[in-house]
Amino acid sequence: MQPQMIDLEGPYRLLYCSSKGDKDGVMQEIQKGVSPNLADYDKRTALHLASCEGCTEIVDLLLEEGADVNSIDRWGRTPLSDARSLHHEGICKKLEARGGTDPVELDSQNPCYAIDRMEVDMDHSTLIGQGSYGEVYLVKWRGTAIAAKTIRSSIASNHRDLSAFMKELALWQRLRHPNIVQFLGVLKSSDRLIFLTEYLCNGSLYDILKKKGKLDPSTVIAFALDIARGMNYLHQHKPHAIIHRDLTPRNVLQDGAGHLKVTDFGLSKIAQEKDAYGYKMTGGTGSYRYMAPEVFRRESYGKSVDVFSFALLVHEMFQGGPSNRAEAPEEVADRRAYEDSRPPLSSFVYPIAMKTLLQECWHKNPDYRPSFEDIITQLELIQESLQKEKAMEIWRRCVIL
Ligand SMILES: Nc1ncnc2c1ncn2[C@@H]1O[C@H](COP(=O)(O)OP(=O)(O)OP(=O)(O)O)[C@@H](O)[C@H]1O
Repeated sequence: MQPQMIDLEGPYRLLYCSSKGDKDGVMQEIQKGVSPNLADYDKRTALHLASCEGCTEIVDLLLEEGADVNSIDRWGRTPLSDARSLHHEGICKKLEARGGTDPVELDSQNPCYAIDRMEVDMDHSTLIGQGSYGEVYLVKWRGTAIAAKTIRSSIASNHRDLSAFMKELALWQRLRHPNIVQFLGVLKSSDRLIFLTEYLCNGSLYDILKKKGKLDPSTVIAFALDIARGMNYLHQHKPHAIIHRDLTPRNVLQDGAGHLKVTDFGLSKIAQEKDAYGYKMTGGTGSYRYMAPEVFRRESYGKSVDVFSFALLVHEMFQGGPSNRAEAPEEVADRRAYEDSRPPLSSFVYPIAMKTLLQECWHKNPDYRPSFEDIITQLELIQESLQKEKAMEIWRRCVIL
């Protein structure tokens, strides 16, 4: 089954006509009773689209019809942010006159910490990885090994992508937690966009599983606790929760002391907790193999999409890799979304309480999935009972000897 397409004959015609500057079409839809604040799955309203496309007449019409001048899309942008990025000065003035604000501009007034180019030895860098945004290098900054992430010029040269990216970095720079990779700053006066984070010398969870295969239960629980603590910090972020949206083994790194940290907030966005409808995003966002069913089906979603991905990560740690390896990731996501397919849980491998926890975490109803706070409590109990079992085993052996 394919994700649903938007029906241009339905109320979404308002959005289509607004983006095309079709005044008659917009009027017809509004007269039919379609709300001027109707939004698509990216929370983009007719006013966002008209402002973006420079359709002044449609902007006037929508404002007269009561469109919310400060509606926020899933990238945290208002219609004014769009009009500004595309230099539609006349529309900017109209939106400002109606009280329009631009959170992207406000954020850029609080820019990322800039690190002087001279302080970073990029000439003696070592390539350590390649992601969808660009290459990652090991470099020295003031004598300390750190990671330098370069951003592909196709992203860095696109005004809209760049400002969305800088917004993400500005958010990341405010985060501080032992299980979150520390953002250090952006490289000043660089011809490319490069940002710096702490360096984690043991690579990603993906690398660890590839090298070691399945992990023993006590290591899995310790790793799961690290990830859950980092994720709980993100989900409890104020004033808005941060949803990671792309929690995968590649986005979990291990430090020299053996602890795991969550990274790569390129896809995470601030969740509007008050929004009764939750967020909506395209099925193409995030990695299919770890994608929650509601995301694949392009439905509203919330923080629990990360809980679903977390369960699959924990399952992989027990198994030494993903289940359904031979199947294409998109097919796996499709079967999870439309046939409720889930990886098998053999009772020989999983402690009973762990099995129950995983089943809750990948529950088809997002409301039944536990919060990371609850997950931490459960994992601590499982860890305690595993430690007791181990101690009993040692004691038994001593008695026999
Ligand atoms: N801070 C870091 N310390 C050490 N290695 C890192 C660091 N950041 C990234 N890496 C390495 O570089 C690789 C690429 O990282 P990057 O975050 O760019 O992409 P990814 O997470 O693998 O994929 P995607 O961009 O699709 O999420 C990682 O898999 C990891 O091995």
